[in-house]
Amino acid sequence: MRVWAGPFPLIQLFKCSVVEVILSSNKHLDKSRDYTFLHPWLGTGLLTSTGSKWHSRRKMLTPAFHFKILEDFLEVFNSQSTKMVEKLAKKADGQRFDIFPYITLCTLDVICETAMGVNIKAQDNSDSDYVKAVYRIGALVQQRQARPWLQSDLLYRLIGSSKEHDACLKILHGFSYGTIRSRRIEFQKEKTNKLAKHMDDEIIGKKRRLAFLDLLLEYSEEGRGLSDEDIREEVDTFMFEGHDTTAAAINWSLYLLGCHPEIQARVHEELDMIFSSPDQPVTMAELREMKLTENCIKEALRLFPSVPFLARELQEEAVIDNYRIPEGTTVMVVTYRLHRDPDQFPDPERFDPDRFLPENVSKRHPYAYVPFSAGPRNCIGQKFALMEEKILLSSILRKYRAESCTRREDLRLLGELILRPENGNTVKLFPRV
Ligand code: HEM
Repeated sequence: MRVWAGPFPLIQLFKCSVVEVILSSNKHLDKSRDYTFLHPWLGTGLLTSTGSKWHSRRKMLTPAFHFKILEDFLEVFNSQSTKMVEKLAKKADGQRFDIFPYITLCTLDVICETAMGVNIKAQDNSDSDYVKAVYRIGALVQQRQARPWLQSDLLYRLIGSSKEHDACLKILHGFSYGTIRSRRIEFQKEKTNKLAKHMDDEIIGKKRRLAFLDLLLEYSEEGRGLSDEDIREEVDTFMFEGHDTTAAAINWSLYLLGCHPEIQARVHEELDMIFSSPDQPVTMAELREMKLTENCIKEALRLFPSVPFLARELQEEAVIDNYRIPEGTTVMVVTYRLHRDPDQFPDPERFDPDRFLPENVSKRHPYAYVPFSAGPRNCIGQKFALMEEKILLSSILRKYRAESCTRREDLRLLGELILRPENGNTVKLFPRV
């Protein structure tokens, strides 16, 4: 479908064969101009960078998402989800409430601890300046993207919310730089004490876990040319990409399970088989066993992909479906529509986790389902995200049964940077005993 975004040509793709042309390409890697409004916050970190900078950063950061490193994060996922479930205990009385913020604050705690090594305790202190700034900046960026008259810097300064935007940035960057500086000092001290090589040494009687930030500091000390600003860009990018996306996915999974008690009962059965008690911490072994739970999350990401569309700007002409698309065109992949192609997903609106049984997956086009994008610029955090989602969702369902209060036909979607339900995720929780 061809449309214009103001003076800029734009095409929307939602058939898997044409989506493949763009996503699998090594040429069409540059993001569209919509992403420039993220630059003041994220600079040109992995999500927003292009060309050789993106290539070298992607190569450098890929090992940071190795499964061995992710395994160390299990402790964070477990401890933060335990806290969330404790908070939910007060709400599990069968009365309606919005569970969205509980899940979001938990994922914010998780990403802060794993990306920066700092426990900001957002679940206890949702009013902190940092937590408020993270939320506000997302809304401000979205506002600017959606209003063409605010896109010029001059007009944004004159009639937009640039003062508030700058105030948020001051808090966010101040926090990231402060954390980088103090971790660098710690890092230097350890190095002097010849501890740097043994990053999992005991520190104050506790096993030292590496945050993404520590790995970046290590690279920087190895002389790989990473300044504090470079590190800040990447850490802020993880903060942005890594918490709202997972929070939305867990909420949508819970929402759909709350609409389908028969499928939720099957998930409860699976969890009861795997865990001997509702408080047992999750290890890699249990994660591997949660097959139905994982398929429910995948099916929720099909129907309600956290990132509902993504966009590239063509740096050279492309041939898509026999049409010649000129350089400079914005090509938007509309994941939300792609995932509803009835040729690939018969009866597409139906919530059916069995679509992700291996025998069904193998029948589909490889680009029919791309909630994490695909090809060279796919989501670097997808394994992290699935682990976190399985742990957080299962920790809720091991203790509670959920009923969704909004019917599918009454649902109103907000397709901003992240796809979320306009009126939150109102549920009733019941203890399972
Ligand atoms: C359910 C959770 C998640 C979903 C649905 C998701 C989805 C996506 C999508 C669709 C993209 C491509 C964006 C584009 O091309 O504009 C992307 C990129 C990215 N994601 Fe995720 N993401 C999730 C979680 C995470 C997490 C937890 C992290 C980090 C800890 C992360 C880090 C990134 C980064 C750094 C990129 C840019 C990669 C590059 O351009 O090389 N994401 N994600």
